Amino acid sequence: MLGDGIDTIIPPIPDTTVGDWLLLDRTAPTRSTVLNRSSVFERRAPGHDRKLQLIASNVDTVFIVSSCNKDFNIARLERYIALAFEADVTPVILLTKADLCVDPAPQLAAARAISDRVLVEALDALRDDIVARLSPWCATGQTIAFLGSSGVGKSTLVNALMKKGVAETAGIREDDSKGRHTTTRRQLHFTSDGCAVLDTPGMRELQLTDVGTGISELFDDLVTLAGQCRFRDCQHESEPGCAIRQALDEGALDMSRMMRWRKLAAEERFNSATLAERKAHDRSRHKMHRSIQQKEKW
Ligand SMILES: Nc1nc2c(ncn2[C@@H]2O[C@H](COP(=O)(O)OP(=O)(O)OP(=O)(O)O)[C@@H](O)[C@H]2O)c(=O)[nH]1
Ligand SMILES: [Zn+2]
Repeated sequence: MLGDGIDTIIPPIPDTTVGDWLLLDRTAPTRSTVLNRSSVFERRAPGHDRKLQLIASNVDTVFIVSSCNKDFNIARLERYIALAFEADVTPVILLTKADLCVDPAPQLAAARAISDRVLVEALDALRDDIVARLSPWCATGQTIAFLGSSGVGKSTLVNALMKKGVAETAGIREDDSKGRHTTTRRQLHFTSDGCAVLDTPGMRELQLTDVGTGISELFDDLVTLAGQCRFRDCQHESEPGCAIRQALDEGALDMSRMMRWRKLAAEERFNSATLAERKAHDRSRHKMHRSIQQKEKW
């Protein structure tokens, strides 16, 4: 835990995560008050109960990193943007390895076309002045994080930002209640300008679950159009009065973008529905167990 003149390890506080601000109770730290979050990344636990886990809170800007070459994929960028919107975090796309492209202009244009709410920068993470390029989002008191596939340059960017500053590590001690202690280290660095750089393993495992709102925000024009279809449950295939089809026919809507929206929404529904189904299944199994136990008592 870090604060004004504070750099210490405190026992875990339930329902807190890296990035949280505490009103510290010095005598009983676990009874500290967690301040309201401006944003929060969550994910489903991979285990049996699939509980919602807090990954990081109060991130202001998330840099969605992709290289201009091999990794460049609009659908993947859209997926990360939906995650950011869902978390209430501002996404900024960084296209790395511009130096390895003959001309990054086509990728830059394609990324800029994703949403007028998302800024895009192309850069050479090894040679550009990263501190200067990212300074609009890295002012004092800001918190930033990075998302992106392996090898796209996230660590390179974090290291470039930290060159000027001191790396700080906040440790959280976790007690597994069996008397054994495991210490997990979560990375929270501060630049010399006082910008918090959040670099946690959990950010790498974010999934597309419960991000319906984020997807609708990113594709809000399509959501509006779909609302104008004659049928509420229009599949936008061959139904009469389909506003989406009409926009496609008129050339006002890009077919591939429409397909990506449908794919993303379907994937999200599948992931989330599976969870709901699991829950329903677990509940009925639990009930069954209970009724068996009760019968056994009789
Ligand atoms: N030429 C060039 N190489 C880059 C650039 N950005 C990153 N690299 C190189 O790409 C490789 C992977 O970069 P990393 O920063 O480790 O990538 P990462 O996203 O942190 O990868 P993970 O830790 O696996 O998630 C390294 O060898 C970097 O030097 C760039 O803009 N241009
Ligand atoms: Zn339709």
